[in-house]
Amino acid sequence: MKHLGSTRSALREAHAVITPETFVRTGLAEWPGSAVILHIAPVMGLGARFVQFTAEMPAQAQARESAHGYQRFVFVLSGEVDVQVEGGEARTLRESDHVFFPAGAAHTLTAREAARLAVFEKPYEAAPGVDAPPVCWGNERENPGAPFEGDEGLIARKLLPDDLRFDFMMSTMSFAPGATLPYPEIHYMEHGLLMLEGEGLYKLQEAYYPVQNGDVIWMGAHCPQWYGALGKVWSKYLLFKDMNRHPLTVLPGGTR
Ligand SMILES: NC(=O)N[C@H](N)C(=O)O
Repeated sequence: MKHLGSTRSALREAHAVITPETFVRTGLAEWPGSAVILHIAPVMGLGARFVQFTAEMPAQAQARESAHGYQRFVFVLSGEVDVQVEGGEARTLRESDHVFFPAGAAHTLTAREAARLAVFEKPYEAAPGVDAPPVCWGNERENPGAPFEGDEGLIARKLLPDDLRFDFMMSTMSFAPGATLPYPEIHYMEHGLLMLEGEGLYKLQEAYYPVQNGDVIWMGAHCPQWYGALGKVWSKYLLFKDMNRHPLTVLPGGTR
């Protein structure tokens, strides 16, 4: 029997849950030959101020920086990618490696073999007296992280330096079976989330959603949010959060 259009995906005024059965592949000029699944973007009309997509690169495909010079964070989900920063470092990235390119940093990404990348882009918001951030490299699995608010069953790993040069943070949150966020959070920062491992229950505004590996969530400013891990194994998600800039510079509709 057909699925009769049923899906776990849901779009509400302050959040969106986007699950793999609804993913549609498209192209982007900066990613010739790759399939792009654009999960979160201002065109959703819900107030998102960044872009989150999955890039599926066949072997040898090449991508370049965004035409508008947006900051870009890349996390390797699978495969191998050669990264060349123009006039800077070259490295090969594998699963769980990540790289941050500051606004305007010209670079190429070349797939050594078929690769899947989680990509986040945002216009940089400069702040008076604050230096621009540098290119940053890392590996999530080598990052020891720290218990979140003292809970040994909830490990937060910051994937970028935690300082004012950055106008967003990327992190992973790992939950032992049964672990939960300590309280329902409400904050002015928004989130883009990709479930990397396991399963759990996300509460967003008044609704509860079962979520699992591969699901994407957008949480708008002030969206009430809480998560509990349900499966028998640890669950983990990758999380974007805008940071360190005055909220009055964030205008409705995504302009600053
Ligand atoms: N939904 C979340 O996991 N939020 C994080 N705890 C955070 O904003 O820090």
